[in-house]
Amino acid sequence: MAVFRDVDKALFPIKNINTVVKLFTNQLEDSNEPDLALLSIVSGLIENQLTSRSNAAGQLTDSPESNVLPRFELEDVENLYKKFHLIITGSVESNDTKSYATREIVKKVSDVIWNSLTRSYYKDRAHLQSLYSYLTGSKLDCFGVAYAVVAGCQVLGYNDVHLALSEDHAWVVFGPNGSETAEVTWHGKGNEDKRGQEIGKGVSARSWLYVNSKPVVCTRHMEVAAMVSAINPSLNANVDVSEVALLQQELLWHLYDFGHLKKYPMAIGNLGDLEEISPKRPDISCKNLFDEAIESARKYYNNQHVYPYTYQGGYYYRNKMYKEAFESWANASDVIRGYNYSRDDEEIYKEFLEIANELIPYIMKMESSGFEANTILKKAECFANLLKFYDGICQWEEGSATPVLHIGWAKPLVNTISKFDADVRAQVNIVCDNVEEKLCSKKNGSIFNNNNNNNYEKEHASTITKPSATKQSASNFHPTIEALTAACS
Ligand SMILES: CC1(C)CN=C(N2CCN(c3ncnc4sc(C(F)(F)C(F)(F)F)cc34)CC2)S1
Repeated sequence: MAVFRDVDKALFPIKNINTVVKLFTNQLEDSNEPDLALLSIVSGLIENQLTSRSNAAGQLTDSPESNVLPRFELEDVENLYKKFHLIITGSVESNDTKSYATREIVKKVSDVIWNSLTRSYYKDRAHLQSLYSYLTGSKLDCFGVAYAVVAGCQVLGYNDVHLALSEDHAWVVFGPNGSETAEVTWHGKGNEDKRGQEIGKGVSARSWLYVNSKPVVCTRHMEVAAMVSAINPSLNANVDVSEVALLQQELLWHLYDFGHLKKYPMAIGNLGDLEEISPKRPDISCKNLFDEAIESARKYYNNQHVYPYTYQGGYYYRNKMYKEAFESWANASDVIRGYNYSRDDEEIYKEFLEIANELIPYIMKMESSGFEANTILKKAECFANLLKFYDGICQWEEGSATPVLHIGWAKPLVNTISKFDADVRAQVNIVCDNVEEKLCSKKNGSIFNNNNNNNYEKEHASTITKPSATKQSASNFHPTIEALTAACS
């Protein structure tokens, strides 16, 4: 039967956030594994109670300093905990022989979750990520299904089953050294789920969705970090419940302090976003965190993740540091250029579309309105990074079955380029060395120009240099970009 430890029971009824943090830290610091089901039920219970409409009347508390919450009773949590154990152990045999999970076991656990979900519901709704949502409403979002499968395998004693995360999809690894992979949830809209299958070996392996086989493979503690990252403090589209946001921030800091975010760039980025809104640590700024997320992606994932650069670019944009934002976005584009665009990559497509057609045009408008003394329109480095940004998107499209660019991109693009003075554009030295040779590397299967030694850090350590102040060399541009810049000069 479910083991609900006395040390955890003693913390109930939970009345404030500090007690929830204590429950998590007890679980995270104890020798044995943190209990994924318990923690997801508790965080889901708190999130759902505080963000449900009934609380819209702000019934929360009148004493925010103690972070007082409504009472959360042990019995509510224990009953849900036992229910999850019964659902899982009632349908799948436990791992009495302490062996590795098999594909059949993983698929069976995925089927138990999958077949117990409500027939049809709005999958993108908020607050559907936790086991609380699953156990009380039979609804989960795509991340929630993957997390529930891993939590179910933990209940059964298959401790080799772990969560694998790209930037827009989740699956599981299992077997010796996590050598096996399996889809366990759906992705996107209208796509047939591939549950039970190995992770993309075909063309999908070259799509951003599978990050060129460089997913974040979680430990138990990182699975707790994923669940904490998935906490959603939104009361509605415009308002967050501060107590839930504070709980998420406190838990992420605890995970950070214990090193559990080191290999998890998005979780570091999430913490950076929370710190920007409400700083808690004077010694570590949100900017530091965005930089750390990039360093983590470069060090552990061969710089094949885009989001660390868009976290950083978004920060610079919000803080009117436009030159730096252009550099972040150029770096984001440098990542995407090595992928082939596929229909599963809509999320990152929308990200680049917003940067190109909303954020950059807004910056150009701001910079060309007044008499900005220090305007980026006079900085060749900004123009070079802008071309690099567009060039990466063009190269992303090359060799892809699905087109990326369309006329809707061209107008803002030409508009933006033409805002830079001719003498500034002339400073960008477009060196077109053997473009053919460089580009072809994408087509020979090695979709990244690092000859597959897959070590971004070593490969780039010596070559990460800022373009010189005067001559900006931007070599091997996509012909489209070249033509456009030629047309402007
Ligand atoms: C720079 C941004 C536009 C701001 N927020 C971003 N997020 C918010 C947080 N986020 C995440 N933050 C932590 N972990 C994960 S795992 C994951 C996922 F793989 F898509 C999953 F699992 F399918 F949902 C997403 C995600 C997704 C990316 S990217």
